[in-house]
Amino acid sequence: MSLFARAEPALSAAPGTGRVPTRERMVVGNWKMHGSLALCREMVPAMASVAQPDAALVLCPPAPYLGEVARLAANTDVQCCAQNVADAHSGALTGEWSAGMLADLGCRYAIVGHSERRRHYHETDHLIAAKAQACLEAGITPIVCVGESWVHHQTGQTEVVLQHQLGTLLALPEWHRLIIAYEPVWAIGTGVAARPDTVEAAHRYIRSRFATRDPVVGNNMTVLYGGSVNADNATQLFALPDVDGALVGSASLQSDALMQIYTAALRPGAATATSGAAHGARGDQATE
Ligand SMILES: O=C(CO)COP(=O)(O)O
Repeated sequence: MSLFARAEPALSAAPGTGRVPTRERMVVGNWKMHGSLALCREMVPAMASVAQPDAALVLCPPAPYLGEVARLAANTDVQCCAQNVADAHSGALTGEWSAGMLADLGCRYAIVGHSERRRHYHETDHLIAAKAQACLEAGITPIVCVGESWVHHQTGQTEVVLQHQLGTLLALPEWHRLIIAYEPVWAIGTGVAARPDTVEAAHRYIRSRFATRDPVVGNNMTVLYGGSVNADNATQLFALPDVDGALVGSASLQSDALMQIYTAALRPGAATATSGAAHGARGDQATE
């Protein structure tokens, strides 16, 4: 391939292994484009002091800080995750980085298809699937974000949107190795999470889509919720039977809040899920 040619997307390679995934408790802190070297140096040791092998504690700093977070997290139970990744393994793609480079750093995960990338960088379902495939080929587990807009939510089209977003992913050779994060766009950054019954229904639907390919995978895959998760609502969300953990945005920038959310994930049966119209300012969202 010419040095200046675009590298081939990785969508077509690698047959599946047929392995059953292990359902994992996880709290993933997505810093988005926030933070600093100082925050990396404060956050990683703080999180390492509470992280345990039975629930993954994953930090997603901006790309320039991945090396520092990976270095600080080495030999701890804190894991490192990228917020984005290229759909190719190498090539003349200025400004991109590959899943293999993340693996080189010791990162275990990459977020793929966040709604902010779908919206601001026009990422399509096909590109997102190619990025996920590139991750899988490099030994990185993609955390693929799906979720509907407020309009789709209000008009009862959540499942239609999810079916569409999941369709390309289910065509991947190693579809069974994906982690899915359900992030309703309308709950992100609002300070008010989706109501527990809304979250549970979406997670159950996601599992059902995977179960059409293999019921065991549908049951054993890891499905995270994201959208205004905080120390006050985490226990309620984590008590839902089909929620395995959270993809946390703004609360992940404060070590105290992230520690409390992580601690809630360690006690999955501690709280009883409640739902109903009493919760949420819009009647669609969880109590803060
Ligand atoms: O987008 C999110 C995580 O990826 C959620 O962000 P907030 O927790 O700030 O709503």
